[in-house]
Amino acid sequence: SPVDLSALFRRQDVDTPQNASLPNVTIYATGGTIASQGTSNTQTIGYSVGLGVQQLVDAVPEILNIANIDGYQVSNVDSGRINSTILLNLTQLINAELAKESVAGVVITHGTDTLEETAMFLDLTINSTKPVVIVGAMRPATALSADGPLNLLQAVTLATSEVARGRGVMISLNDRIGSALYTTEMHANAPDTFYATEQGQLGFYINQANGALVNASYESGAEGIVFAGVGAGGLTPAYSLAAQELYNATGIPMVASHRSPDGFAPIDEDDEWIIGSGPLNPQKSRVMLQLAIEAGFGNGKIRSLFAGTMPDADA
Ligand SMILES: NC(=O)C[C@H](N)C(=O)O
Repeated sequence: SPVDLSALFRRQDVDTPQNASLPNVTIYATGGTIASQGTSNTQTIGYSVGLGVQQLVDAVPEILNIANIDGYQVSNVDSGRINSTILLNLTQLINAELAKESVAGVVITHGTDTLEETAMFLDLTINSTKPVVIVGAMRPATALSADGPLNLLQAVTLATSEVARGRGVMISLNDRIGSALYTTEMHANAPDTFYATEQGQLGFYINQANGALVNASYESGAEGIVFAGVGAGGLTPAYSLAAQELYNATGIPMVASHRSPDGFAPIDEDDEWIIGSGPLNPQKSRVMLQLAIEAGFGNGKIRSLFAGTMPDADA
């Protein structure tokens, strides 16, 4: 069923005691498993989103020993339903909030399915050095050993930390803190799922694919294309030919990313038509390319943008 937009963007102040000696953290709740309930404490699939930001905070009273909490209910949906309207609203709200001197940092509660895309989007659109922490859970709030409450406590703690400043958007789950740029969801179900690993696969098998999808995506309105390439962003010969022909005809930006979670797709200045994604995986590359196209960047500027993500870019 469609997202109920009437429920979005209403401010739902969290009613908590204020302590002048504590930092102020604002929580933006968007939905996901962290805000979900099942019908029994053993149910770990098939649950539904339903808890509001006040209930998330009420479940962890210890949070109030760490920070004063203000809360916004931005949406309450499975993260597969997070759309551009929600994202734009979220980033505008957060930028305005972080501009207030009184606010130490912010936390976003989010479903894990598209958490990394939202983290990437926020990383590229939030203009502040204050901590921005995105957090989710793999088990619903009603489950035995629900992971949401501790994850939320840790995220709020991180949002108050001086050493968390200037690190871009951070993904915080299961005792780990990761960067929005490198962290990816590795497991569809297990609580231990977000990693920025250092090693890729030993290898993989892939069928030859034809290039028909390249033209189909352009014909259906794509203004840029990201390839989940093999190895370091390699395309099969058929894909490469189709993509280059489309580039010659249209000039739309083409980004070659890599299927393996780690590693780099090289960014070759001499390569006219294809832009390597550097360390960014396909989903993060998509968000970066989308924002660059929206900002009116030409292909040269897009190439520099991706080049800037290389770890030695400032060296
Ligand atoms: N663990 C989760 O949060 C999964 C959920 N389906 C979501 O992304 O909204």
